[in-house]
Amino acid sequence: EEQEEDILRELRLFLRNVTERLFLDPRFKAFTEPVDEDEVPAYSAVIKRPMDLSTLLTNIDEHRYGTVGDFMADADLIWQNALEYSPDGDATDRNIRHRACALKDTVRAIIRDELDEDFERICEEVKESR
Ligand SMILES: O=C(C1CCC1)N1C[C@@H]2C[C@H]3C[C@@H](O)[C@@H](O)[C@]2(C1)O3
Repeated sequence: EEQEEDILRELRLFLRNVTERLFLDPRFKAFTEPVDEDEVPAYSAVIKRPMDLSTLLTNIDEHRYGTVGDFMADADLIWQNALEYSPDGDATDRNIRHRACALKDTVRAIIRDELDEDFERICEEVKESR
């Protein structure tokens, strides 16, 4: 239905806007591309569901998110994976965890401030109807 496609188009525009703002934030530079397998060969043995900001954008463009909640599940993987893979007390790991926590809090603050809960409810109803 046309109205449903209008809702999904508005969802993609909102999710792209959020993701692009994260992409531009210097604190989150390490999260912009997938962790390089060649640089970190052990990574895929530890992290089963890698995620990064560029992959979020590709997923949006491929219509993979029907609700903001579906998007949030993938966005959460980015900081969850970082906390899991870099748990140590050394400066490098602590720095990554600070940025992972900043990413978590920033995404949640944007969603709380800018997502209309009625809009998300309509997205969920469109998703259930399919
Ligand atoms: O988790 C990540 C990225 C940072 C947030 C995503 N990496 C895993 C490696 C561990 C740590 C130090 C370097 O070995 C560097 O290659 C990585 C990249 O950071």
